[in-house]
Amino acid sequence: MARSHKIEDYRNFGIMAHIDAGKTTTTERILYYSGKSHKIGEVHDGAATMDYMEQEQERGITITSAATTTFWNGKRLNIIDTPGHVDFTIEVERSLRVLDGAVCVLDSNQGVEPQTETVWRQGDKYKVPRIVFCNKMDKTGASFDQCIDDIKKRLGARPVPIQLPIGAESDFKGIVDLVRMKAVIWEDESLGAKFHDAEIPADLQEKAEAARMELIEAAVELDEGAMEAYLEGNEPDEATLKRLIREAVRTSAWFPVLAGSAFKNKGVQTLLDAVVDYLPSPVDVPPTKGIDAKTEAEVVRHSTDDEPLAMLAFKIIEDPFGVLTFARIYSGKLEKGVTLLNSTKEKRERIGRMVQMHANSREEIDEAFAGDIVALVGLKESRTGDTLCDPAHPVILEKMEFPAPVIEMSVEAATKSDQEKLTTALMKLASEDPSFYVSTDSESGQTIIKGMGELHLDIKVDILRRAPYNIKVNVGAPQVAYRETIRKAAEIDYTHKKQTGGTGQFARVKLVVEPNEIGAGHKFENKIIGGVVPKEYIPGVEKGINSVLTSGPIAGFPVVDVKVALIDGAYHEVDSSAIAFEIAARAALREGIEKASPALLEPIMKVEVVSPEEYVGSVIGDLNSRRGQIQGQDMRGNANVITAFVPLANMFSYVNNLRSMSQGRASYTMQFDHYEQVPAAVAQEVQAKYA
Ligand SMILES: Nc1nc2c(ncn2[C@@H]2O[C@H](COP(=O)(O)OP(=O)(O)OP(=O)(O)O)[C@@H](O)[C@H]2O)c(=O)[nH]1
Repeated sequence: MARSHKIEDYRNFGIMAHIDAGKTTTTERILYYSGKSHKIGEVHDGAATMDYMEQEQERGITITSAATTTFWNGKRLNIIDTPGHVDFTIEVERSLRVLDGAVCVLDSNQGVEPQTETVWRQGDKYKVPRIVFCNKMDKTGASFDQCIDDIKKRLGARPVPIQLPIGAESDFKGIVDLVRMKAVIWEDESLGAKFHDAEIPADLQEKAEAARMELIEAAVELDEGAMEAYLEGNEPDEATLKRLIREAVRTSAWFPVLAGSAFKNKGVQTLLDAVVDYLPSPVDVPPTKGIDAKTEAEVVRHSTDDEPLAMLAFKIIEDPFGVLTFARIYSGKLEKGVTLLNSTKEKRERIGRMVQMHANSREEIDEAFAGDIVALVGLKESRTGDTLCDPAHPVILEKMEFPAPVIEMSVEAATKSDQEKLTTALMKLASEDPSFYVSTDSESGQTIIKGMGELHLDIKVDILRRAPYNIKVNVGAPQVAYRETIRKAAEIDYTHKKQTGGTGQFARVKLVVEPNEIGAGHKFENKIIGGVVPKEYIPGVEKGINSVLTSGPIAGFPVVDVKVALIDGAYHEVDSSAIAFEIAARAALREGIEKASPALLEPIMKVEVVSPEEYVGSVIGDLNSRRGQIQGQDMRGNANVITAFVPLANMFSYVNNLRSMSQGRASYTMQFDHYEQVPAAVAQEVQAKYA
């Protein structure tokens, strides 16, 4: 079977927006008008097709991304839904990695909102070609001009209207298409399915002409020939103008702006036309880079079926049909039944069934091609960010970066009977979300979950409490992962002796402890010469040492970067045992660490704050007050980027502080950088809290 659409006719795009700008409603309408969705599911009814998790419907925010395939004007559209919440920027980045372009939806009543700014900056980072859709033109207070102004001022980007709204608020009727210089009016009774061309209303004529002039001037700037012709009095024809707008989008030279009201069913078809006309196809964007999994040489993969298969898994969801792995094919063809290499994990994976998702149906497919987004059913080893490829041509596509988790807390099932269910559920959640981690505290045996923020963990706990899991869980307070180490060497000679009734216990060990290189972990060495401690007792010594290292003397955190050597000892023919040596080693090492000036270490985060100029002073002042060390300050677009090292302990609730400090306009990312010794005064506080 051949492909149904040429790769040039693909549009893999996302819809990005601030919460509530209307991303879900717009997606719904797109699916409706492009014929694959048969009923309009209103968000406020909780029936939207893309919002398939019960929880999302209740919260009204889209947490997970889904990919849906639909068709328009002979093109194949794959819509990748991107979430808008700040704690889920990882999901946004993940989606941005696999799409070729995006529609940025604004609420025309609100203009550029804080989260619009955040996702826009992420779009800049990944160089995503974008068009802007000013939605909610029907809302009281809607202002297209204000949106244009906001894009300039808040985003430092250059907006160029390619449409003007006709009317506003309850009077909003349609748009002026500045490319064709025609009005387009929607017929309310048809639920927006019917619309027709009309003459531009007289009161808009002048404004439309000025806007068209601006559009043409912005367009011809991109092409010398068109510019020369224009200067000689020849305006570009429609095809040329469209080509130039497309070029502007591809290079982010400027951003075309459209208007509409998804909710009132206006402007959606013209938005789809713009997606087709202006967003890039897979062959319009730079080829994908990767490394050869054998030679580690850099390779590029072009968007064609003729190169070996390479695809990237970008989303895993669990649904009633099983595990679905969403992947984008960058090059090559995929056939059902083949065995692929997961080059990231070095594991083979058989492709059993695969499906393509439509608005409210799924289509079983046997083949998929370069540019496609497919959902693979029942993969076992693959996780988000993994590359799946032709085993004969192993390649690892650019890896996605996941920031280190910043927060952790304990969870436990309220009832014993739920404990096992909890463990299984947590494993599942961790496999679906690479920024969510689960581990067990070796000391307390508690289950610890780690993630990107309090809301992130809250939502996981919420999922556990709901169907299908229905687990009653108790959670602890969020906390930082400290470590302990030593600063100098020490030697200890310790004898464990006990005589109670029959057999006694005897073991003597002499240990040397000293700091190991930073990051080298801990190391045990048996340096005994001759048989002063018989071999069979050594595992006991090692066990004793390991148990001390899991819980340090300062506040019970793991002890790292320590070398321990057993240099001497003694035993007794009758009274010695592995247990006696374990006890001796434990006591010896405890004493040794106390003598070796123990120190508390804390994780230091590299924090990057992106802030409008007016808040930079307060942002820096605040970072200083958090024991932060400012590393630098740069410009990105019209925003300031401040980098600093800040102890994680002082970064809790930072999201909220930053939001209120900047009226929600600054955003930040942070990732673990290194561990550093905690200042004495702070160490005392930590000790008081945990010991
Ligand atoms: N008046 C008006 N309301 C709209 C329009 N589009 C969406 N809404 C409403 O705005 C609210 C939010 O819309 P959604 O589509 O859920 O927005 P979203 O951006 O997907 O929201 P998140 O998923 O939370 O990020 C809903 O109550 C919609 O009915 C519009 O064009 N006009």
